[in-house]
This record gives sequence, C-alpha cells and structure tokens, in this order.
Amino acid sequence: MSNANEKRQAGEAAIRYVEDGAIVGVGTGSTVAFFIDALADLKDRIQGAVSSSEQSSAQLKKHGIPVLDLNTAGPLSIYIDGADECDPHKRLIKGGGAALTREKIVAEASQKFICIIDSSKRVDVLGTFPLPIEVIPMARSLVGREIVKLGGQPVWRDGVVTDNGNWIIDVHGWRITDPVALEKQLNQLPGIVTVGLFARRPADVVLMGSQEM
Ligand SMILES: O=C(CO)[C@H](O)[C@H](O)COP(=O)(O)O
Repeated sequence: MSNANEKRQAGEAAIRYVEDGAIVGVGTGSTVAFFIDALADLKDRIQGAVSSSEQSSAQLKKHGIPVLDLNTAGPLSIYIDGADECDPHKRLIKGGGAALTREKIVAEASQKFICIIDSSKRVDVLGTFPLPIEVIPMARSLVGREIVKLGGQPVWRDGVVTDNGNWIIDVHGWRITDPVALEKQLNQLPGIVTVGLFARRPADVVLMGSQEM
C-alpha cells in the first residue's frame, strides 16, 4: 500500500474517535488533510474544531466546519494529528510542517491524542528525521551553537516563517534514546519556543495504515 493510501486509511480511521457534540483538536499535514475531508461528513454532529495551523483552518473553513478559539473552547476531548516519526512508546517527532508550537498547545489541551501515520513513520529510536525546533529569530545562532555543543548539526530552514512569526532549525545527527530528557533540556534554552519532541506528552493511540498499536 502506498504512503498516500496509508495516510488516507489512518485519517479516515480516526473518525471513529469523534463523538457527537465534540470540539475536535485538529493537527496539520497531509495525513490530517484526509481526516479533515472525512470530518466534513460529520460537520452537523460536532460543535467545531480547534486548529493547529492556518493551513488546517483554511481546509476546515472550506468544508464549512466552524474553527473555534482554544481560549473559548476550553479543554478538548480529542486531538487528531500526524507525526514525522513515532517510537514504540508513542513518543513523536513533529514539526515537519512547521506547525509544532500550536500542535503542542492543542495536544496539551486535549484529553486524548490520536496520532495518525503511515508505516514509514514507525522507528525504534527517534532521530533519523531531523528534529524541528521553533526559535525566536534573534536567537537562531545562539540556539544553533548550543545544539552543536550537544552533538547535533543545526540546519536553518531558510525561508520558512511559522504561523507565530518565528523560524525553524532542523537538528540532524541525533539518535534520541531518551526523548523525555532531551525535550526537557532543550526547553530550558532561551530562544527556543518549541521542541518538536512529543515525549513528555506522547500520543495515546497511534493509528497506522490498517493497524492500531
Ligand atoms: O508535525 C507535523 C506538522 O508540523 C505533521 O504532523 C508531520 O509533519 C506529518 O506530516 P504528514 O502527515 O504530511 O506526513
């Protein structure tokens, strides 16, 4: 099965977690796009969605699904999002689409995080996919130097500006055997807005192609 078909299958499978009357947390990316298309069929049975990006907001609105503000929506029952890598403990690397900050916020606000992936995303150890880090622009070089001290190779995602007006550094060369510790350590560096490790708050359910882990 191709990656696109697996993404579609995972995206459509997540629909069964959507309950009547829910406000649904919605992530970003090509897998989530399949979920949003499927969610359109249920739009009269949900209150709306809290979106993690301008890209997903546009697709939700195109389908006539109300996009709500997180501050007024309050705690959410579910969050549906993709990932760039997923380890056996459902810990993730995210941010390939540069939406990691809002994704982490909406995930944190949600009781259950359903992660939808194709099989290429499953790894034993995180880090083959370069780790995205959102930084305040003036701190790019400072953060880069700190990453080098930690053995990583920082690469500025030149030309990309996040929905929050910040920049992305992709860190190559890390084999992340303790993602919880690395997430905590990086979160302490001034200038880092969000680390694309979802380890302290991993996914609760992973739907991969036709399989559920
Ligand atoms: O973290 C993300 C965006 O910031 C995406 O979830 C991740 O990049 C996976 O994308 P796709 O479903 O297109 O493979």
